[in-house]
Amino acid sequence: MVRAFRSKDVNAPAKGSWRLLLVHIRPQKWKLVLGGLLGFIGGMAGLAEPLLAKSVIDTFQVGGSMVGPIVTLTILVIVGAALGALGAYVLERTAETIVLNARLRLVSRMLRLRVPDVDRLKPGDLLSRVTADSTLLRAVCTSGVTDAITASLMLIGCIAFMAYMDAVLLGVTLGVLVVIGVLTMVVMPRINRTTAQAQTALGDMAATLDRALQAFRTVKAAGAEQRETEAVRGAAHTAWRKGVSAAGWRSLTGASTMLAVQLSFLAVLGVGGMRVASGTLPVSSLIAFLLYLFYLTGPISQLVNGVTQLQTGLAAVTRLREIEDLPAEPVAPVEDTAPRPTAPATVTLDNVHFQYDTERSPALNGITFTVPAGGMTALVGPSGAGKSTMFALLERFYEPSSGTITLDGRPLPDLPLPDLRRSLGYVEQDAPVLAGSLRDNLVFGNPDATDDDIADVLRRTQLTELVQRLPEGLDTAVGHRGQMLSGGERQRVAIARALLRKPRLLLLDEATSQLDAVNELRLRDVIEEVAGTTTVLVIAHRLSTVTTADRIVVLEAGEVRAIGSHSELLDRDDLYRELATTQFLTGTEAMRPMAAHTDPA
Ligand SMILES: Nc1ncnc2c1ncn2[C@@H]1O[C@H](COP(=O)(O)OP(=O)(O)OP(=O)(O)O)[C@@H](O)[C@H]1O
Repeated sequence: MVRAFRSKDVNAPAKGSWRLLLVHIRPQKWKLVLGGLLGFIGGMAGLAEPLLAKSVIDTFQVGGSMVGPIVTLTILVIVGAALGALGAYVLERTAETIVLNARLRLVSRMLRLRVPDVDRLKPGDLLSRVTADSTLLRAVCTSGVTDAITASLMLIGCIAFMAYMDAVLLGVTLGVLVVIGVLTMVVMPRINRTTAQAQTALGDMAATLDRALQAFRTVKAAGAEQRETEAVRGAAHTAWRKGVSAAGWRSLTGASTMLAVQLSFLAVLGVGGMRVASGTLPVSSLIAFLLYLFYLTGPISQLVNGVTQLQTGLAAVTRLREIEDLPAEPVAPVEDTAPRPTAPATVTLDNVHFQYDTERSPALNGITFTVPAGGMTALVGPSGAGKSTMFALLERFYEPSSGTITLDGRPLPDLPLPDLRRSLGYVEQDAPVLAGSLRDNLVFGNPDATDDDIADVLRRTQLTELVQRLPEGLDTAVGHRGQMLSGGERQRVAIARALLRKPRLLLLDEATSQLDAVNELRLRDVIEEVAGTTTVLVIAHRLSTVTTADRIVVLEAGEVRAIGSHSELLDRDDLYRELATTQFLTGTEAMRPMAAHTDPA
C-alpha cells in the first residue's frame, strides 16, 4: 500500500494547532464576530423568554392583564428567531470563505512546491488534503469557533440570569456541571488523535487509489485489480476504524453532556422543591430556574459540540499546515513585459556533483563540459548514467550538491527562476500529455502562441495530418494523459509544445524513441533545423538519432567519459564504440548515419 506523506506524529496532541487555526480565521474575524453577535443577541432574546414567562405567571396569579406580557413575548420570539437565522447565515458564509481561502492557498502552494518534496508526497494524499481536510475547516469555523464562543456567551448570560433567580440553585447546578465538564475535557484530546489518524488513513486510501488509477492499464494487464482493491480496502478500513473510534468518543461526550443537564435538573428539582416547601423560594422562581436549566441544554450541547469540532478541525489544520510549511519556488511576475533574449544559450557545467538522497550513490560525480551556443549536443551513455538528472538540474528541479551550472556565464541561482525556465524547452522522457484538447497541450508552454505559430510547429512535427484526421481538429480531447494518441503522436505533441515556447535551449530526453524510422528521420531534420537558431541538448539511447550531432558527450556512472563527434568517439572511446556496435552503427554505417533509414522523399 502506498504510504501517504506522514504527519510528523499523528499521536501528538495538537500543540500549536490553535495558532495555525488562527491564521485561517484571523482575516475573517470581524465577520465571525458579527455572525456570532447576531446569534448571541438572538439567543439573548430567547434567554429573556423565561423571565417574561415568570411575569406572565406572576400577572396571572395577581389577576392582571396578560395581553402586554404575551405580545412582548411573541415579538421577542420572532425577533430572536430572525436574528438567530441571520447570525447563522453570516457564520456559515464566512466559514465557506475561510474554506475557500484555505483551498486557494493550498492549491497555489502545491503547484509551486519543489520537485524533491513532491517526489516524496503522494498525489492522492495531496488531493485529500485540498478536499477532505479543508472541508473539516468549515466545521471548525461554524460549529467549532463560533458555536464555542456564542455558546460560552449564552452560558454566561444564562448563569447570570440563574444567579439573579437563586444563587443556591445555581451552586447546585454548577457543581454537577463542573464534574461532568472535567470528565469531558479528558476525552477531548482522544477525539483530536483519532480524527488525525482517520484523516491520515483517508489520505493513504486516496494515495493508494490514485496510484492504481494512474497506472490503470498496467493494473489490468498485470491482473492486479484484486490486490489493488484489497490495498484500498485496507486503508478504507483503517479510516473507518479510526472514524468509528472518534465517533465513540464524540458520543460519550454528547451523552455525558445530556447526563450533566439531567442530573442538574434532578438536583435543582430536589433542592428547589425543599426550598419552595420551606417558603424560602417562590414557586415562580423555581419554574423560571428550571426553564433556564432546560434552556442551558442548548448552549452546553453547542459548547461541547464546538470544542469537539475544534479538536476534529485542529487535526485537519495540522495536515494543511504540513503542505504550507514546505518550501516553495518563487512566483513568476504577473506583468513581465521586459524583452526576452532570443539568442541561443551557452551552458557550462563545472565539476557538478549531485545525489538524490544520502542513502543513494551520487547520480552525478564531478561533471564538467560546455555546450556552446547553437548546434546540437548529444548526451549518450548507459541507463542510469545521469543524463536525465542533468536536465533536471538545468531546469533547477534539484540543486547540485556542489559545482556550478551557468547559462550564458551566469550561475543558475543568480537567474530568476521563471526567466531561466522561460529560456528552456523541455521534452521529458515519457512525453507527458495532459487531459484536455490538443490545442491546450500545444499552447501549454506559450499561451500567447498565434494560430500561425501553431500551424508552423504542426507542420514541422508532422502533426498536420493528424489534426486534419481528428473529428474536432485542434479542439479534439486527447483523453487522460493523452491516451487517445499513439506513443509517437504524444512524443511529437510534446516536441511541438516545446518548440512553441521558442526556447533558447531545447532539452530533448529520448524525444524520438517511439517514432518509426520515417518519422524519426523527419523529426531529426526538424531538430537539426532548430539547432540552427537554438541550442539543442539531446539525450539518446539510439545513437542513430545523434550521429550528426556537433558534439557527443559520453556519460558513465555520473561521469563524463569522452566528448567528440561520432567518428572521433568511434576511434577514441571503447564504451561509445560498444554502444555503436550493438546498434549496428560502426564501419560504413557510421560514416553514413542516415543509411539505416528509408528516406521518405
Ligand atoms: N527522483 C529520483 N530519486 C532518486 N533517485 C533517482 C531519481 N531519478 C533518478 N534517480 C537515480 O539517479 C541515477 C541517474 O538516473 P538518470 O535518470 O539521470 O539516468 P539516465 O542516464 O537518464 O538513465 P536512462 O537512460 O535510463 O533514462 C539512477 O541511478 C537513478 O536510479
